[in-house]
Amino acid sequence: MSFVIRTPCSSANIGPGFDVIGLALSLHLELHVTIDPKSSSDLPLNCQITYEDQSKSTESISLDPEVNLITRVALYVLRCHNQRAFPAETKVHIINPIPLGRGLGSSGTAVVAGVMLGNEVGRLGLSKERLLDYCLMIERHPDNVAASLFGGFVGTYLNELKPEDVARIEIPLSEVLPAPAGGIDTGKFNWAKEIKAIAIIPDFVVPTANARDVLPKTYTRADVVFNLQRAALLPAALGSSPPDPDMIFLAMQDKVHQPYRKTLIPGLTEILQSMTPATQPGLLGICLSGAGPTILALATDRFTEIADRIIARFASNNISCQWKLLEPAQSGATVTPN
Ligand SMILES: Nc1ncnc2c1ncn2[C@@H]1O[C@H](COP(=O)(O)OP(=O)(O)O)[C@@H](O)[C@H]1O
Ligand SMILES: N[C@@H](CCOP(=O)(O)O)C(=O)O
Repeated sequence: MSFVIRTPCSSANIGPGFDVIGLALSLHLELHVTIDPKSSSDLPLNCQITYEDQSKSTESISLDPEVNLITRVALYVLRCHNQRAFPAETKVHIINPIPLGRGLGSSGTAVVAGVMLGNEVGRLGLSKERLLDYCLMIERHPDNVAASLFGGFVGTYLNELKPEDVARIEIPLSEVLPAPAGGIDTGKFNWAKEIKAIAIIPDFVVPTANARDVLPKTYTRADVVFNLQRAALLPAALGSSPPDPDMIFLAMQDKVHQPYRKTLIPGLTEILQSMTPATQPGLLGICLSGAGPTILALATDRFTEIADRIIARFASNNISCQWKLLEPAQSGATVTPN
């Protein structure tokens, strides 16, 4: 048996939609999986991992199936269904073009690929809605994993769990969560075909955990209302064709996470304020991608010009960047026979 799992990366929040709104983007993690029980060797947990880095990341990824995030998640799903290891002679070749720790959802994408892998090799037949529950047991915020799993531009929610249920991560999910833990709203939001996403990716890592630690525990009513007003506008603004640049720019403003993350990302405030649709033709809006440090600029044209302006701002802080022109990935995670 041989198959490929393909999972798009994500940009979460898109400004005001902190932990709620996610967008799947056209940069895909691939797992090329073969299971050949006829060949025999002594693999740990029956699994051999190989890793091909296409992301220019410097961090090394563990090839131990108990440690590697993707196979660890797959094992978690399998063990929740009384399967202790992979089927004999499972080989997983990982091809990863998603930069690690940059705010393009590399870990959420790996978690989604891991639950898909567990579901396939264990022949579990779980629905994507149920797979999202497994993702949430690990990732704990739904915006990036829901985008990678379902694809497109999504609004997500998390049901309130009792603290004792949240703590029972080793217990089979069917016991912890008889009902789904979260989901996406009634469907995907529309995305206007003219809008492309420019990802400007600085050459340094901000672990998502660190970027969450700098956020306050409480907010003023004014800041919450500010974000709610814009988050309510955002789906309509980004779904309307032709796009209205002023409406999109306004709808992408945030007071809940970006102002606090400037301590981790030199020049962030200046970059977010450095241009508007009035001063940069083609630009629609600009935000931090996920927990950063990547900047996501939405635009209809003049992509190179927009990227160059943001790269120059980072350069003034001695930070170099790569950039990519991406599009929404509508399909989400897929499995195809190889
Ligand atoms: N393809 C992958 N295989 C294994 N581990 C991965 C993979 N992608 C990401 N990770 C793990 O996730 C970490 C990055 O997660 P995180 O800090 O949440 O940043 P990001 O914004 O990229 O999701 C990496 O340092 C690595 O440990
Ligand atoms: N809503 C989360 C999203 C984190 O996404 P990632 O792509 O950086 O892992 C947050 O903003 O913390």
